[in-house]
Amino acid sequence: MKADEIVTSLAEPLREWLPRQRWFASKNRSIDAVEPQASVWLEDGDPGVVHALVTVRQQDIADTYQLLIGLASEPAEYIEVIGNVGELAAFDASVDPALLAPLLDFFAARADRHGVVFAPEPGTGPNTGLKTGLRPRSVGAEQSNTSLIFGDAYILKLYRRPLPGKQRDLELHRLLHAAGSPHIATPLGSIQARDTVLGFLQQYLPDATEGWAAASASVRDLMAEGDLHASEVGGDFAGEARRLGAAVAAVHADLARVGGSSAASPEQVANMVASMHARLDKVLKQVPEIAEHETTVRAAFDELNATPLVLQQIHGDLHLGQVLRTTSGWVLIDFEGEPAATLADRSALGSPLRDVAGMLRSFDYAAHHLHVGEGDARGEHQREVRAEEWVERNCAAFCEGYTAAGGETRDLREHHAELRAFELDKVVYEVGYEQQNRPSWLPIPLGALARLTAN
Ligand SMILES: Nc1ncnc2c1ncn2[C@@H]1O[C@H](COP(=O)(O)OP(=O)(O)O)[C@@H](O)[C@H]1O
Ligand SMILES: O=P(O)(O)O[C@H]1O[C@H](CO)[C@@H](O[C@H]2O[C@H](CO)[C@@H](O)[C@H](O)[C@H]2O)[C@H](O)[C@H]1O
Repeated sequence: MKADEIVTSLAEPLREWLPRQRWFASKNRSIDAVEPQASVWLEDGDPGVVHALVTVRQQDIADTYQLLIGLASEPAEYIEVIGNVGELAAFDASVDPALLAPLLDFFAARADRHGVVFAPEPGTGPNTGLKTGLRPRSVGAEQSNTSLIFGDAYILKLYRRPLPGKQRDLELHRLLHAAGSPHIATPLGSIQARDTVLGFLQQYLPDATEGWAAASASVRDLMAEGDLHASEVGGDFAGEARRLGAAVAAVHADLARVGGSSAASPEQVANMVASMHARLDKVLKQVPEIAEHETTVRAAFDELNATPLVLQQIHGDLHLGQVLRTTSGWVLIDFEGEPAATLADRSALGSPLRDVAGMLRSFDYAAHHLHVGEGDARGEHQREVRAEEWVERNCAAFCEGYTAAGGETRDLREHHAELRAFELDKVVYEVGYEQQNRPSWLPIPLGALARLTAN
């Protein structure tokens, strides 16, 4: 059977299955149609794998999604079947990673599977040490994309909503690699179909801990003993927060050096402020209860018009889940930008303060997520006081580390109003994000919105 016919026959069951996937973007709108764009057999047989790009139509929007469809007459019992195609059951191949083992070998062979091209980065390949035959496993956590780890050597990210044109994640990794940055995982290859990047192969850092996990452990430690301050408990995170600030400053400096930086024109600032207002307009419709803060938030956005901003390449969606602590230091991952942003917004240069604000917001999340679901989402008084102390201590340490490593041009003490505007913009984004993806976590950004607008 042709790959296209398989995907066409799955169009109906996919309408029901897609919105239940973590990586599916517009869960609030119903799906009108799923149409195959291009489908190829990656591996023929039973079991086999079909690679598909499909157009998902939802009222006025149409997005392209990447699917890897496993097909087997006898799928393992734990596998959720999307639908049946003749004798074969169809399912998401990433839940049976062994099926995707050949993907790594395709890189080594520089394979072209009916237009899906596996391209090692220059200097990587069979003669330069790309290992083959490694067993893949899926990254456990639910993510915006689907990642496979091969042995303890490589991680392959498959972009679920690929867009034509330059892929920021790949491009910025290349830029930082060329700059010799120690704060990224080495880029090793990409999967492309025509002008669209579908996947990104990178060095896997087996000894790494996610910043989110490390920060959460520190908060948990603090909560265990309500009488002690953050500076007095063993799991104090401030040293790490300071080093993280220094690493982010170094990445910003490298991005500015190799990618350039310039003072924002009044028009550029006006556009940035306009997109903050537009985001607020959108989220106000989604979560009308934030209307009580609207005037204060809009005034904070407008303050940006009066401040000089420097624009350059930035991370674009920085939070503790996007940084890994290895034995040698902090590494930044996932330079895709905000998953909800348009391609134009993602590729626009930004203020490094946006990244700083993202990280400050993440310290707030790390301190408060442990209370979510306890009735009063802010937790009982003592824990709340401790959580706030933790946030203050770690935000201050992060900013000190950033300022000390960044030199005069990156002294955060001089940018209070701008940071507040970027933090508020991020909070507004988070309100929309949580309402759509994790409604039980909505109290976290709502609490922050109340606090940030109170002073
Ligand atoms: N180079 C790496 N080494 C080790 N783990 C990694 C690496 N890159 C990503 N990870 C792990 O995989 C997870 C998903 O990666 P990420 O790039 O954030 O994907 P997504 O775009 O789906 O959010 C990360 O949270 C991290 O735990
Ligand atoms: O990692 P992604 O690119 O998918 O980023 C999106 O999802 C994040 C959640 O996983 C979200 O981050 C928010 O939750 C984090 C804790 O899970 C917290 O540390 C961040 O501060 C908070 O913004 C991110 O905003 C979103 O773009």
